[in-house]
Amino acid sequence: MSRKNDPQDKFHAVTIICLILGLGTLLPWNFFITAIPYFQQRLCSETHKLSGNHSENSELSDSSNNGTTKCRDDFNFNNWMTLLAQLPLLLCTLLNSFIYRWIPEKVRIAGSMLAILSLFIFTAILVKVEMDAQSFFDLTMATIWFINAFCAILQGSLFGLLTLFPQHYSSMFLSGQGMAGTFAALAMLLSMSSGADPRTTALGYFITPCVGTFISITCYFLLYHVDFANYHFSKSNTNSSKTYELETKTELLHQGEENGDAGQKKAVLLLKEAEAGSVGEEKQSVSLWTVLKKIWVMALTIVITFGVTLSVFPAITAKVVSRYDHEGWCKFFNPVCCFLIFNIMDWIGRSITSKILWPGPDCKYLPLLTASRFIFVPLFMLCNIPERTYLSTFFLNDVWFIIFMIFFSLSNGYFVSLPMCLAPKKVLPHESETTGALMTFFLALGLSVGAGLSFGFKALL
Ligand SMILES: O=c1[nH]cnc2c1ncn2[C@@H]1O[C@H](CO)[C@@H](O)[C@H]1O
Repeated sequence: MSRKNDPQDKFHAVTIICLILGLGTLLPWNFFITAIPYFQQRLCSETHKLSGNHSENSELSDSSNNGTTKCRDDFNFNNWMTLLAQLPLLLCTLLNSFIYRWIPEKVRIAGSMLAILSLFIFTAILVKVEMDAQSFFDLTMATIWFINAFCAILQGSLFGLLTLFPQHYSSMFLSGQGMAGTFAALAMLLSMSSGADPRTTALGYFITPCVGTFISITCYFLLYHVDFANYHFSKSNTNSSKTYELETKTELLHQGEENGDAGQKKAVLLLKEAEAGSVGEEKQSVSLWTVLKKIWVMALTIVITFGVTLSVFPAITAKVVSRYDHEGWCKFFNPVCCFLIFNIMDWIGRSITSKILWPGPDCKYLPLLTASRFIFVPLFMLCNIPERTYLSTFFLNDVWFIIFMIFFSLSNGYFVSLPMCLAPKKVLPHESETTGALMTFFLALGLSVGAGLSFGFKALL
């Protein structure tokens, strides 16, 4: 809650920094998934060279279709990439909840950003280095693992830091995360339309996130020179003081006023709880279990939303091709209709929550509502995927894929942002940091569950 004498966010500097930091955290994931055609083409052509041209066994062909090469996906690249990006995210999010006590936040945040920058530079260099397919696959997977591990530390630490600011700043951070994918898709389209050879195109593409990560690092350090940010950092250091207690109480009562009669009763209860908790204690202790009981609906919602999304995106959706033969359209079909549309609509979905928070924090049916998105799984599996064994194509026309993608991504953005915004409303102010950490863990859990499921759905194709 802001008071009259609080410093103001001049020129929206902190808002812009939060947006850029959000964007910075998701550059690794988005730049790797959007570059799937580059990786696949490289794995195919390297295998091609090694196994001798036209070997029947590997069914390879360098002829380009849809910007991807027609060759058997022996490496199961999309699935492994999704899993090896999301597993370290889950593990390191957990790790971060322990190490945050011992490693200062500045070291964790700046250190992970520098590590991410170095790994992006390594990936850019790798574009120009020739090697056999297996080594390229192994090196790429190791890069994906480490870059996402650092990304998890960065994300967890930033989410923790953001809980010190009013809620608007967390929404901005989430919006920034949503923008990272659009940034990657646009970088891909720009480098593809440059007309350069595929390797130079890929090099230009991978240099973009190096610049993006560098800008994020600069923004993070700038944050400590903004009065508004410093005011909120210092406020958190006096959390246990009387000032905080008074503020908490006024905030709770204000919350009651805003929410009407029922809200007022709840506020009084919360106030009592807060008073009971603070008697004789220097710092109010927070029980994970108590917080979990209050936010489990939101936690389940985010697990289901990401579980459904990652089970098909990008592992299955990146395999959908256009039914038309037009060379230009085929080349740009997947970058535009899969990645660009997904990311723009995902971002719009996330942004809607800054205006509408429906259904509210007390709705118990939110997980069921988001589970209905499961319908998209068979819909995408029945789109035009040439490489399949059991199913046949039902939705051949490109328009079907575009329509499914619009609704799939819009609902993803909305149902990701909604529980993240509602969860802090269900807890006491001193529990909000724990809530942020728990929700980040469930977010990563959902992503890993989805990545695991993607292997099953790919096998059913
Ligand atoms: O680390 C992460 N944190 C938050 N969201 C993520 C992360 N990785 C992927 N996504 C989300 O997964 C969807 C598909 O790309 C997008 O909504 C993206 O923001």
